[in-house]
Amino acid sequence: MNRPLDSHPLEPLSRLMRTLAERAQTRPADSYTTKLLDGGPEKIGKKIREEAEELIEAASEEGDAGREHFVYEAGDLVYHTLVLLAYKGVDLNEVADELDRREGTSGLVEKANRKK
Ligand SMILES: N=c1c2ncn([C@@H]3O[C@H](COP(=O)(O)OP(=O)(O)OP(=O)(O)O)[C@@H](O)[C@H]3O)c2ncn1[C@@H]1O[C@H](COP(=O)(O)O)[C@@H](O)[C@H]1O
Repeated sequence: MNRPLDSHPLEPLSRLMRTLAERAQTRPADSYTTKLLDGGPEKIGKKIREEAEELIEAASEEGDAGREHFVYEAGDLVYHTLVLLAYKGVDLNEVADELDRREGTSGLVEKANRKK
């Protein structure tokens, strides 16, 4: 890990989101992200499904190696999810705001209210 000790643990996520938003604007040819963005929600969504499957499979692996693989796959899923956000022009802050709005409301309570 090469993160400065005083940096916020989620800072790399913000930096990555900025990079992906920039890729969505400029679409450089030598970028994997550009290839995904050019394929639109269909291509990005296919990767998200694949990566979600791989993450779920990795969740049942045991030991340090299993844990390492699980974290690796979580990174893949987060990256591809952020690419879809970038495609939609949605910033991570907007998602954070939505989670903020939900804070303190149990999913059980939210579901019960939805059914009324
Ligand atoms: N965090 C990531 C990241 N995580 C995963 N990946 C890529 O996502 C792909 C994962 O898909 P797979 O494992 O299925 O690999 P694959 O079979 O080669 O993929 P496909 O050909 O099927 O799409 C791999 O090519 C990984 O390299 C990422 N590619 C880029 N980033 C970040 O995005 C930044 C911008 O990347 P570019 O836009 O490509 O310059 C980079 O500097 C990184 O910070």
